[in-house]
Amino acid sequence: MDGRRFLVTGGAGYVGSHLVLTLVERGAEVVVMDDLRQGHRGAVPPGVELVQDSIADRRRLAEVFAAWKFDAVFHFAALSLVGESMRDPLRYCSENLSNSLAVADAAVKAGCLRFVLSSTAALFGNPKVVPIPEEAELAPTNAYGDSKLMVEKALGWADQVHGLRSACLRYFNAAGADPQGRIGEDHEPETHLVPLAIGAALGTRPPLTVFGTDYPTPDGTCIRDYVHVLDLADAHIRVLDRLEQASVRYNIGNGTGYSVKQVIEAVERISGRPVPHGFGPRRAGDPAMLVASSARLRQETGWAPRFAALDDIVRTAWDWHSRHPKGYDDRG
Ligand SMILES: NC(=O)c1ccc[n+]([C@@H]2O[C@H](COP(=O)([O-])OP(=O)(O)OC[C@H]3O[C@@H](n4cnc5c(N)ncnc54)[C@H](O)[C@@H]3O)[C@@H](O)[C@H]2O)c1
Ligand SMILES: O=c1ccn([C@@H]2O[C@H](COP(=O)(O)OP(=O)(O)O[C@H]3O[C@H](CO)[C@@H](O)[C@H](O)[C@H]3O)[C@@H](O)[C@H]2O)c(=O)[nH]1
Repeated sequence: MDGRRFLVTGGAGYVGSHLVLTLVERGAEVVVMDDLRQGHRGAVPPGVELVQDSIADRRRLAEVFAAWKFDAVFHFAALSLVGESMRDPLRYCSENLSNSLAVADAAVKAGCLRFVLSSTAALFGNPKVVPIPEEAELAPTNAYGDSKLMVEKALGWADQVHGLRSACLRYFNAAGADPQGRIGEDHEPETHLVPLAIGAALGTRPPLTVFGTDYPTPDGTCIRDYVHVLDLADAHIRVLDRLEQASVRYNIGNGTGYSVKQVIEAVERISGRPVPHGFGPRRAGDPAMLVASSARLRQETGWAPRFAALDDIVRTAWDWHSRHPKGYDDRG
């Protein structure tokens, strides 16, 4: 990647920072634009320029695109919580759509015609076919998923009219951390299952509540496909070559589903500690089961996960959280 330069919006956040680290390790130059509402300065490697402003600021975006000539944009910055989106759907729809369009518009105006979107499994709602291929019906059960679907659709028009080639990467559940322990997952509030279960085991967080035990799954709890953040990062880099031919859409997961109870058991195995937990009602907007078919990504890009096993994913997360029980230093 030597000599190539990329803009990463949301690059101080959880998934974005793992891509930034990977890009830098492979010799690319990276500029991060992140207002740090969730991200951390400590997640951005030394030598990477951090523009600490909101992507909602179109003037600032234009300045950033004018100051550097980018080979592509990786767009992570978004509101991304299923539960929150069902309490504030209008904010999710408006902010995720308008901010993404602001980034895409600035890219088009600057002549940067390669765009990689952090999309989501939440596009598929309750799928009829599992594992879920790209052609599956798009029917989100929550406002967050629908906001990303709107962005995907708008990017289709931007390709047709402006030649903006986009890769919409539908991640399933991102989990894990850099195995060297340099960066990890640190949100406030934290809502994701793996860090909450680990926090409960460490005693740094309250006991976990399992949301719903009456889903149509073998043990009654929701099933998700957990994919390691570094495997996601690798997919981002691989799709760049595909973009030279056409816009693409890929589902990214390991193809294996684990229930909430199985994730709790994995954390107990890896940590050697119990995960204190109780049971509560379903969380609004949660589909019962999301498992990816990543066959197209594998065939077309040669992608293969390095951390396909749940225990391997959980181990990297456990290592980071047990060494950083308070998260990044900026948490005090
Ligand atoms: N974590 C997952 O399991 C998962 C799964 C599917 C898709 N995604 C998508 O991946 C992306 C990253 O998710 P994440 O889990 O790393 O979230 P995150 O909250 O850790 O990262 C998002 C980053 O964007 C920044 N940001 C948000 N709004 C901004 C704005 N207006 N201007 C500038 N910066 C802003 C935040 O400060 C944060 O650092 C999101 O688009 C999300 O929808 C995540
Ligand atoms: O305290 C908790 C937190 C979560 N869960 C359950 O654990 C599963 C995973 O939840 P979570 O870690 O919050 O992830 P999701 O809601 O599945 O959403 C993630 O994965 C989606 C793709 O599947 C992405 O689009 C989202 O951005 C990302 O937050 C779900 O069944 C939740 O109901 C609990 O039971 N208790």
